[in-house]
Amino acid sequence: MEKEESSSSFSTGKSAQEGALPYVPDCYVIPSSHRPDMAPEAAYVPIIDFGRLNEGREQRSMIVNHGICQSILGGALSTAFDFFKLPSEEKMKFMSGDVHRPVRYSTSLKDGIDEIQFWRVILKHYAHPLDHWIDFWPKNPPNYRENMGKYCTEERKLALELMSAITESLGLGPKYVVNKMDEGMQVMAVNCYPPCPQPDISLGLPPHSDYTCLTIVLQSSPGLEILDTEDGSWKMVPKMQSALQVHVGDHLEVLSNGRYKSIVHRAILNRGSTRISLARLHSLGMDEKMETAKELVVNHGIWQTVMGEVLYSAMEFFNLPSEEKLKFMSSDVHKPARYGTRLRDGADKIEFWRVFLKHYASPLEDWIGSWPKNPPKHRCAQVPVQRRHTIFCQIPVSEGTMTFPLTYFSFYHHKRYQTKSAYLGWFGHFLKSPKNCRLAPHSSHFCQDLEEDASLSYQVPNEFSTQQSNVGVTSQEQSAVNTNLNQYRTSGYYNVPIYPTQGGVHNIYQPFPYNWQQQPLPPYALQPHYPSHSMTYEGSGSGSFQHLLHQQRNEDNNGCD
Ligand SMILES: O=C(O)CCC(=O)C(=O)O
Ligand SMILES: [Fe+2]
Repeated sequence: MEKEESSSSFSTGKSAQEGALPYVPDCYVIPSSHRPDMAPEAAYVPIIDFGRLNEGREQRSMIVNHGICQSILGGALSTAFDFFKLPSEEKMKFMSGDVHRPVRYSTSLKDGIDEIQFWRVILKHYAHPLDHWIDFWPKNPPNYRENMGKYCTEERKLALELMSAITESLGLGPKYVVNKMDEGMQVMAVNCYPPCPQPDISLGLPPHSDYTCLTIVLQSSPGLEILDTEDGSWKMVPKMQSALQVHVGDHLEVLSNGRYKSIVHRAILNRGSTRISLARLHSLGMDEKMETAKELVVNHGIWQTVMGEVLYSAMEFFNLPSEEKLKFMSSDVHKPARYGTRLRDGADKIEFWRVFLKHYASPLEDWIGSWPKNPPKHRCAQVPVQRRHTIFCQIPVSEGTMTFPLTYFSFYHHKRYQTKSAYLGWFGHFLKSPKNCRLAPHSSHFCQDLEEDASLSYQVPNEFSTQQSNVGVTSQEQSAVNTNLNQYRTSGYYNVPIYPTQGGVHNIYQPFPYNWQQQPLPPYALQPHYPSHSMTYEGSGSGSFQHLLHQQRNEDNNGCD
């Protein structure tokens, strides 16, 4: 069949979007449950009047009155259009799969190895300090450097002012991170989405959140969608004349201890015209580590000794002889106390380096009788913790260490899922692993929608955060991971943001490539899972999102046969 192209048939320079193919090849086709709605609802996007900057805590917003004149905005967009109109040879001069290259032209997210391709062409370049990088930028079109340079200069001022106002709104003062950001490295992503013959079955950019403090987007026409976390639907960001779109990225979420949430977004396509977006990614320097502001970590009110007891008793449990632990082994997720190693016993294709004990925990009186009696401390150590209804999350993992994480996920009156108050105590026991074994992407979605004081939902026991020397990754390491594992943050179709919220450091950096099952990745401590499947996480197979995807594809195929 002439349409059976694999993703490798479409390397940069020969991609379907560059060649304006009149149909969408199979390898661009998104599984049906993830296809865009061609008439999406408009997103509610708060507008920041930069003249009257207030302390809004919005995840995404538009800025007006930002002081960048229309001619600078228009100039940057038009020079970007002109760049993509250049003959292939000219653009291909910048083609590279090396993310360290100061200027890079490419099409797929991970050149040549994506299972699904996206209908986008991209020119990415470093943009700060401008005088350091501008000479690497394209000379053609002749006004590229000047026009893009002007935009970058003005837009950067705006980003810093905005960040200043944000940290001020958090009570951290205006200079809290801008000094570091001033030395940070900023990337400009010039995205081009050519007209697509079947925009209903393909995407320009898969769902992702940005690994930034802020991303500022200038779009030539609508096409940017954001995930509405209330109802799980995608909403279209309206295009407002001269407005810039601001996204909170993962780094700001971490800095603010979850008070600002990074936004999941994607780019959809249209049949009629090329769409350009300029996305400027602002963050810290390459060797900086983003940490949660200590001022924003609320004291969780549980004594360190109590916490110590809890962890210690958990550790003792895992040290018990096998027979003792195996009493709790079960693949029945409804069992009130369960010991296991796999996410879905018997069904996982990839094993993860973890054993766990999970048990229901609230109302305590109902469940405590089903918990292990051994070690004897286990039951009583937890009581004060459970009584506080406190959520905290301690996630380890570093090479050659043995660590004892403890996570309480709260389902307390979770609105979306109509659950009754229920707590789940989770003692993951991460064994010494032969390779560096980090937590795979996941989100602590259970922390949302609490009736409790929302500020509790991101509490982290300070006393453990010091143990996390190897948790959190500097931009330098991040960038190395990028290279080795092909731009993980935007690499996978199911590239979900994670909100680990633990002891001050950002621990999100693990790749989650679309075709991760085929890749020689380091072992994950936890298998990736997707927020919207949170309640079925241990049940009905949602632990493996990839599995769902394959299932979906099989269903799709069956439908066709
Ligand atoms: O094209 C868009 O509007 C979104 C671009 C984007 O999300 C990105 O470059 O990270
Ligand atoms: Fe983005």
